[in-house]
Amino acid sequence: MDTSAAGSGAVAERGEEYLTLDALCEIAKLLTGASDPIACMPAVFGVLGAFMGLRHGALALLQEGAQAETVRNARHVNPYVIAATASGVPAAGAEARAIPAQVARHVFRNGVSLVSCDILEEFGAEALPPGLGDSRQALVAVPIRDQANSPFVLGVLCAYRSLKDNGARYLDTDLRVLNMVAAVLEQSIRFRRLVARDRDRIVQEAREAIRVAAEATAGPPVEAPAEALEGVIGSSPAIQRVIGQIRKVAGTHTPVLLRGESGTGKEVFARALHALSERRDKAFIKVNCAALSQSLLESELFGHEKGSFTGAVQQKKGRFEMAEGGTLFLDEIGEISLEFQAKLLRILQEGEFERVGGTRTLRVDVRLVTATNKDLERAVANGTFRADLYFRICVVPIVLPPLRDRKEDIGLLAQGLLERFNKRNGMKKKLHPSAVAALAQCNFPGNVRELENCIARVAALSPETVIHADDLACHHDHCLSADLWRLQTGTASPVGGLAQGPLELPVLGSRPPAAAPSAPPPPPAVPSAPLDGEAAEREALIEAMERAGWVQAKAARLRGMTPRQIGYALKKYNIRVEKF
Ligand SMILES: Nc1ncnc2c1ncn2[C@@H]1O[C@H](COP(=O)(O)OP(=O)(O)OP(=O)(O)O)[C@@H](O)[C@H]1O
Repeated sequence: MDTSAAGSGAVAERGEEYLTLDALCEIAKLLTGASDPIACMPAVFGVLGAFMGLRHGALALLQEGAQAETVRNARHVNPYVIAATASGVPAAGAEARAIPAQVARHVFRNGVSLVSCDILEEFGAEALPPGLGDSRQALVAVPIRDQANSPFVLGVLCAYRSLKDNGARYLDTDLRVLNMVAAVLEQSIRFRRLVARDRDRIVQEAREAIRVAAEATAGPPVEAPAEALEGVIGSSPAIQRVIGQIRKVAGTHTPVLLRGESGTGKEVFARALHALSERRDKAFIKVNCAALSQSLLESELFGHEKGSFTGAVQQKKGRFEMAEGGTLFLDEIGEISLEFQAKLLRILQEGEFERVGGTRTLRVDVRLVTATNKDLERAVANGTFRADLYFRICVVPIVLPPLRDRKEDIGLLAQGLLERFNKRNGMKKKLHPSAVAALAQCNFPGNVRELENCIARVAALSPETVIHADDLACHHDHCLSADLWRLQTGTASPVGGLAQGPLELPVLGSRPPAAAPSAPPPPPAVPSAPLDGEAAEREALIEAMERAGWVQAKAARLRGMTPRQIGYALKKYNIRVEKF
C-alpha cells in the first residue's frame, strides 16, 4: 500500500476543506458586514473563484412584488433579473444569460437545487454563459428562499465548475457551500427588504402628515379671524390658520416641529407658542443647532462639569437645564449629526441626561419645539436622520407658508416692521401707499426676513419722512432679491432685474448710516462695467449676509463656507456686521 500517496491525498483533502472553510468565513464577513448584500455579490463570487475554483457565479432575483403571482400559478415563473454576476456588470445583454433560463425556471418553480454534471450535454450550448467557450462545465444552482423551509423562492444562486482534472468530484462540496451562502443571503435580503419597506412606510406616513398639515394651512378661510399672537403680524387666511394651530397645541406639552422656508417666522411662532402656553412664566431658550460644532452643541445643551475639557474652568448648566419648566427651541434641527441625534433621542425618550464629563443623571421638564427648512423625510429615507428621532420631534408638524403665497400680508407686515424700526431708531418714517403697492408685487424669496431688511434699508436711506415707491431699491434695478428670484425660477421678476454694473447696496459700512437720513445719497449712476472678481465676491458675501438676516453661520452655509472662513472674508472685504 502506498501510504505516502494516501497521506498526501489526505493532506490535499484537508487543504481543500480548509480552503472551503476559509471561503465560507470570507463570504460570511462580506455578507454580514455589508449594508447592501447584493452589491457585495461580485466580491462573494470572487472568493468562490479564488478559494474553490467556481467560475461565472451569478445571482437571479425575482422582481419585488412578484411572489404572490408565483404562488398562485406554480407553472408560471415571474420575471426575474440577474442582480449580480462575478464581473459585477449590471445585468444587460449577454449578462442576462448569466444563468441558463431553463435552470433558473427549474429552481424558481420547484424550489430545489439543481446540479448539472455536464451543462453542454444536458442543456445545449446556449446554456453556457459567454466567455466559457466550449470547455465542459458542470453547474450548481440553489434556491434562495423567502424564509427557511418556505416554498417561496426569492432567487437563484449559481456557479460553474470546469470538468477538467476530475472537477466533478467537488460538486457535492460546491452544492453544500452554495446552499450555505444562499442561507446567509436569504437573511440579508429579507432584512434589507424589511428595512426598505419600513423606510418607505415611514416616508409615506411622514409625507401624509405634512400634506395634512399643509392642507390645513392652505384650506378654506377660517370663519373668524384668530386673535393676534404676540409678535406675529399677518391677517391672511394662511397665517390665521397657522395661528389657530399654534393656539390649539399651546395648551399641550406635545413636541411641535415648525417647518417652512428660511425667514417665514419659525422662531416668531415658537416664541408665540411659548407665550401662549402655561410655561410662559418660565424660560424660552433658543439654540441654533447649525451654528455650533457637535462638541460645542453637546456642552451647550447638556452643560459640562468643571475640568471636563480644556477651557471648562467651571461647571456650566446646559440649555436643557436652563429651560426647566419652560420651552427649548431647537432651530435647524435637520443639521445635527447622527451621533448627536442618538444623544438627543435619549433625553427625549427618557427625560434624562448627564452633563459633559459628569456622572450624575439629571432630569428636566422641558417642552421641545424644533424647526427646520430641510426635507426631513428625505433625510430619514437616505439614512442621514434617525427615524425614531423624527417621530419624537414631529408629533405636530406646523407648516409656515412662504410670503409669496400670502402676499396680502405684505402691507400689514411692512407697516408693522417699519414701526419696529422707528421704535428702535427713534424715527417716525411712514410708508406711502405707492411703496406698499410696489412691495406687494415682490416675491421675497427670503420671506419676512427679507421684507424686514428691505424696510430697514429704505427707512434708513430715504430722504423724506414718507417713503415712496421710488425710494425702493427695486425701482432702480438695485434689488438683489429680484435677481435671486429670477435665477431661482428662471422668470423675469415683476419688479425688475439685477443692475448691469456694480451694485450700490445700502449695507452698513459701505453706505452712510441711518443716523443721517436728512442727506442720503441719491441713487448713483450705474456704470455698465462688469464686476471684477473681488467686487463680485464682496457683493456675493453681502447678498448672502442679507439673505441670512446678518447671521454669519447661516450666511456661511449659503456660501458653502465655514463660519471661520466667512468671518475672515467679512474682515477682508471690510464688511461691518450690524443689524439695522
Ligand atoms: N409673522 C411675522 N410677524 C412679524 N415678524 C415676522 C413674522 N414672520 C417673521 N418675522 C420677522 O422676520 C424675521 C425672520 O423670522 P424668523 O427668524 O422667525 O424666521 P425663521 O423661519 O426662523 O428663519 P430661519 O429658518 O432662517 O431661522 C425676524 O426678524 C422676525 O421678527
